[in-house]
Amino acid sequence: MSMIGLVGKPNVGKSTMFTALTEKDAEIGNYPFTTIEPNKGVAYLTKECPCKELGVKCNPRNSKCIDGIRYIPVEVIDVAGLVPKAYEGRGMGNKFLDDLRKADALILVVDASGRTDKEGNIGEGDPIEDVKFLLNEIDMWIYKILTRNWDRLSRRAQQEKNIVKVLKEQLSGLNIKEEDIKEAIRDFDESPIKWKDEDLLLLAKRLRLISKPIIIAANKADLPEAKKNIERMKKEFKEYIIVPTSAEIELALKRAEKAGLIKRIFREGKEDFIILDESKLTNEMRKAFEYIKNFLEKYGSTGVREVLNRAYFDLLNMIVVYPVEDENRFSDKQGNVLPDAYLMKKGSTARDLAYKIHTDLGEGFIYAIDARRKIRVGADYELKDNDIIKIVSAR
Ligand SMILES: Nc1nc2c(ncn2[C@@H]2O[C@H](COP(=O)(O)OP(=O)(O)OP(=O)(O)O)[C@@H](O)[C@H]2O)c(=O)[nH]1
Repeated sequence: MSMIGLVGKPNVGKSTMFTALTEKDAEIGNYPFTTIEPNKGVAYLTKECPCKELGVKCNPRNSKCIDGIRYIPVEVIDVAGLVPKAYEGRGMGNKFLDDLRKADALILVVDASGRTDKEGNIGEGDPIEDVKFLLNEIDMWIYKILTRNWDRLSRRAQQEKNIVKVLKEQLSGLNIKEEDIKEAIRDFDESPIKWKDEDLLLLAKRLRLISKPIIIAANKADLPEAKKNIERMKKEFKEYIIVPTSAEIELALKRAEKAGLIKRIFREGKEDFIILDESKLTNEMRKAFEYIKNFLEKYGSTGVREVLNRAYFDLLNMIVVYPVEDENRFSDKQGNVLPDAYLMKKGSTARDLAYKIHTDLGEGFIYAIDARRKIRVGADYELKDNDIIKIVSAR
């Protein structure tokens, strides 16, 4: 399963965000994937399920469908202990680094209200500085991996005349492709022994951009100071996706729904809720719901579902594809309609899908059928978002 990491300095609402993302919805109920470690959990991407458009009733197996919305599980890891100089092993540094390594992408959580200082204490802070600090911390972590035994390594690369191979080995935990390493060192001196420290720092930064895509959650967006800070952040970090979030409101809504107090409504990217029984509310609750309504009117949603969805669909460029075995009934052999939702990288082909389902299917690939249009497509057919595909294989 794909994994996304939450990073942020203390007190920005990271734990609240983690709980809001991973606590089970009232309707999701028990799911085979439960918490593996205390800082890991399962969250759900949400996307319109093709069952609605096709007018069929689906029987999902690897995901869930509620009211025509597909809930696709992904793993979330709370990367704890990001304090200044974590890369040097300060705080929970090493555990942090190990968790970081596993994540395909990161949600960088900052306190957009600016009410927490550099070390995470209540006080005055600036979310712009926090983003810079967090990015630098990750760069330094990569720099540290990159430069381990650098003298020996650069000499070896020089002798073997193959710096790309040497770098790929050195960075193996980060899963960086050779062509990406080549691109990152395109304007560097041919002799790695001549690379200066600032070159290595620049390389670390470029490798971070390639291997750890980052989306920013501007959390505590419900606090009054957040608005102007979010505008400043959007100006400062134009190349990043910034999503205003209120983890606290998301968690409150989730729990209120679980308790049967409200019903949440999601429509065209906007969310709202209705109170099911006014008589059950205390005055305090009434006030809290008013605060929440106000926030939703301003921002459209709590941003928590959105930040996760955008991390996968916009940042990691994933699409969702539904493999089936019966192209007329859109089902597997047992008759389950639209049983599985697969996350695939945009640009993946029908053959890639076959391999993802099973190596045998990939190796014996003959052709595929686009089940919506009922036409044959070849191995190189580029999958589209929401495609329903039957693979025909010799094995
Ligand atoms: N107003 C507001 N407060 C929030 C929000 N999210 C979290 N908080 C509050 O911020 C404080 C810190 O939240 P945590 O989730 O514990 O923060 P953390 O980043 O996990 O902190 P550590 O556990 O120390 O790493 C708590 O009092 C939360 O209730 C939010 O979206 N809005």
